Amino acid sequence: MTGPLLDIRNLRKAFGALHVTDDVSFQVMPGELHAIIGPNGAGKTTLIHQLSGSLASDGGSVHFAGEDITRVDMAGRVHRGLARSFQITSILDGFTVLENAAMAVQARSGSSFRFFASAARETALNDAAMAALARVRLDDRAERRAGSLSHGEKRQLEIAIALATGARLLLLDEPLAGTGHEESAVLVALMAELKTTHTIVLIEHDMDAVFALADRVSVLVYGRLIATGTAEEVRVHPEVRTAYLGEEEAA
Ligand SMILES: Nc1ncnc2c1ncn2[C@@H]1O[C@H](COP(=O)(O)OP(=O)(O)OP(=O)(O)O)[C@@H](O)[C@H]1O
Repeated sequence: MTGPLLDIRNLRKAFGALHVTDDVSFQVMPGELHAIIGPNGAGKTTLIHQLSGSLASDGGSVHFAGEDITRVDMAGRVHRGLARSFQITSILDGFTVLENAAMAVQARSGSSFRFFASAARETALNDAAMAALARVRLDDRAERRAGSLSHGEKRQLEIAIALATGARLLLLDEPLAGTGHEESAVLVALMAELKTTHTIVLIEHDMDAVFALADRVSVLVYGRLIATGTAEEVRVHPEVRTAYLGEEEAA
């Protein structure tokens, strides 16, 4: 595939008079890690909701792998290979780490395991779930209750759940939020490794992580994309420096 994997054109969303997504257009190429940064309230989370399909847009279009998915719901987008890392709140604490991942595999496969006898079905589900856990280095925690994981491990499990849905493109919404220094180093290394096989849209406040990981960065301010470019291009962009990084840094 030579075109963009994700093609966002003139996307809009308003809450009353507030234009939270204001004519946003950008493309994510296959294999790219595209970060979206912006100050608090810039509209990053709203944009991720629009991309994942959990929030309908007022206008514009979203194409995935060449297909117009603007009106496809969240389940349909997951089925096509576009998944948001599920929030910690959606992790089922009372179930094991493996069971949490296996449920995501089952959601992806729908009825495709129905021809297996139940024991074989369980093995197939668990093998796929274990592969996702190994990618995020949680395979040694598989039998632990999800509720007993540390905060950083729960963020790893969120990513495993998105992987277990069979996603080609991962939407990661602030994976480093609330993590300590060591946890965040583990997650950054994990994302660097995931980049080799997956296209990623990353929303993140940690600029060191963004500049280390991103192939390109888009900067959102008051719902408008004011710049898209490499980390270096964005870092020296005059409008970005004043609007986002702060006057003192621009001086
Ligand atoms: N459902 C809603 N109804 C009304 N206003 C909303 C709604 N959701 C978000 N907003 C407003 O839209 C703006 C953008 O919010 P959003 O959460 O998308 O920003 P953000 O860039 O993700 O912020 P942060 O970095 O703080 O998470 C904010 O002013 C917010 O108050």
